[in-house]
Amino acid sequence: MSDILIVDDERDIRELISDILQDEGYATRMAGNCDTCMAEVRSTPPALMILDIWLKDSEMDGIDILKAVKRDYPDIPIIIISGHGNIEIAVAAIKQGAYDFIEKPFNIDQLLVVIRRAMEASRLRRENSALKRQGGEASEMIGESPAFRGLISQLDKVTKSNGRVMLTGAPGSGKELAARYVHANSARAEAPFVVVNCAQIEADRMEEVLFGRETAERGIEPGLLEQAHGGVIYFDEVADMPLGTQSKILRVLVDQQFLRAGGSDKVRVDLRVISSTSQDLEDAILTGRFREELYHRLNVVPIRVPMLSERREDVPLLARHFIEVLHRSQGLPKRALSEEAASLMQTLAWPGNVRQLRNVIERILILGEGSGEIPVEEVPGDEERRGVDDGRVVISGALAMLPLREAREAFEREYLLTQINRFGGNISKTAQFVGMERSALHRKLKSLNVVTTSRSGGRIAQYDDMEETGTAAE
Ligand SMILES: Nc1ncnc2c1ncn2[C@@H]1O[C@H](COP(=O)(O)OP(=O)(O)OP(=O)(O)O)[C@@H](O)[C@H]1O
Repeated sequence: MSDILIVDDERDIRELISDILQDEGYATRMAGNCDTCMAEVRSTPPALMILDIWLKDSEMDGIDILKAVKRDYPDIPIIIISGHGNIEIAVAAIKQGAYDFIEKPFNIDQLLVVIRRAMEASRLRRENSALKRQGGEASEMIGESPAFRGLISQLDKVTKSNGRVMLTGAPGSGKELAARYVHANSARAEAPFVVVNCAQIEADRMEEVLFGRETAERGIEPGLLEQAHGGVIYFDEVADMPLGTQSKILRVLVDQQFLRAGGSDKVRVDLRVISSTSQDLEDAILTGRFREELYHRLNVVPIRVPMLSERREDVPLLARHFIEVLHRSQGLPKRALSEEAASLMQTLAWPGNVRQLRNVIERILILGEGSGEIPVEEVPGDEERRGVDDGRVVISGALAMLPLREAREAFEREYLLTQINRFGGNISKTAQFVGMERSALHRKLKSLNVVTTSRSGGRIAQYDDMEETGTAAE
């Protein structure tokens, strides 16, 4: 039964959406607050949910509802409606498992497209879940860019030791994969790799989940620390660990032993600890959310995982890798990626990093027409992000307020920075693409106050003082 649950505190909006969806042939239900919403979900799980992230007069906000539904009903696709400009909340929602988000004000066609995609993706996922269960996905790390090679060489150095590693980086950038890489290439490879999802385990259950428990009726129920014995325990989003649990973990790291809840015998475990965070832990320490001593214990070897926008050269490689992986694991069509589509993908912002790229590829393969090469038109990206529609450039507010000369310079600077980034800082390739002589491009960059640095591995920096930093170099 394909019914849709619409959760919005504004009656007019939920009724409007409901009417339109009914006209499109969907059955709908509505909820104006979190209690009604949870009661509806529990009585009959809907095929899809549309959820306003801001609910007034509700005990839980939209993100809490999202978490609760995803925890108990992970297969219900949830589309988030967020206010304009709430991109961070929307990204957080995607991270918590939302299928997609649309910003208010939205047009109804947009919403219908997203609903159709979500329904289709969910159907395919159900059909392919058996396949997925059998195979699992290869956890190969892909990349060739200088930033990526730098990461791999740091990871290779820590595989031989037992040192505690702290991986920092934006959501979806590949921190967990990096931790798995360290595990797989270490002497502990045959022992377990256990993930502790600090943001998703409820605070009052955290200790039982980590330390396990002992009761007369059920005997010993080992926690995650015990399950990881001999291998690696990975604390994902460690900043979200409750303060009380932080103290207990600190004690385990010092004593190398702990008690199960309700137990009296000390348990000894041999573990390697790898942690990750996408938040600024030093800031969390300053504001009292994270224990400094634990930070120093966990942060023996800090390694930063670069954002996808810092390694745009890897975008086509990753895109093709995901086409192959999704073909193998989910039976999606194995299509070639056109050069134009790959180039456009290299210029997009990717706030959700590699995970977002993977989702985009999955979406293209599910929705795309036929099995031929993926054309540029199938790459999603709203016109603002893409900037160009049928050869017309969209002028944003700020640019429109500048005199022509300054607007042209601003455009040239952004355009050239994007191109240089795409080509990994290689000026010759950039010059060839933009159709300029190499030396003319250098002069142009200099006049726009843009220099490229070799020190940062092909990344681009802007400097005010050209004399101090020298001339542009590849
Ligand atoms: N270099 C890479 N090569 C291939 N796949 C990658 C690479 N980096 C990340 N991925 C894939 O991208 C997705 C997100 O990666 P991962 O879960 O490791 O990110 P994360 O930084 O731990 O995210 P979060 O902070 O949200 O937990 C996964 O499907 C992962 O397999």
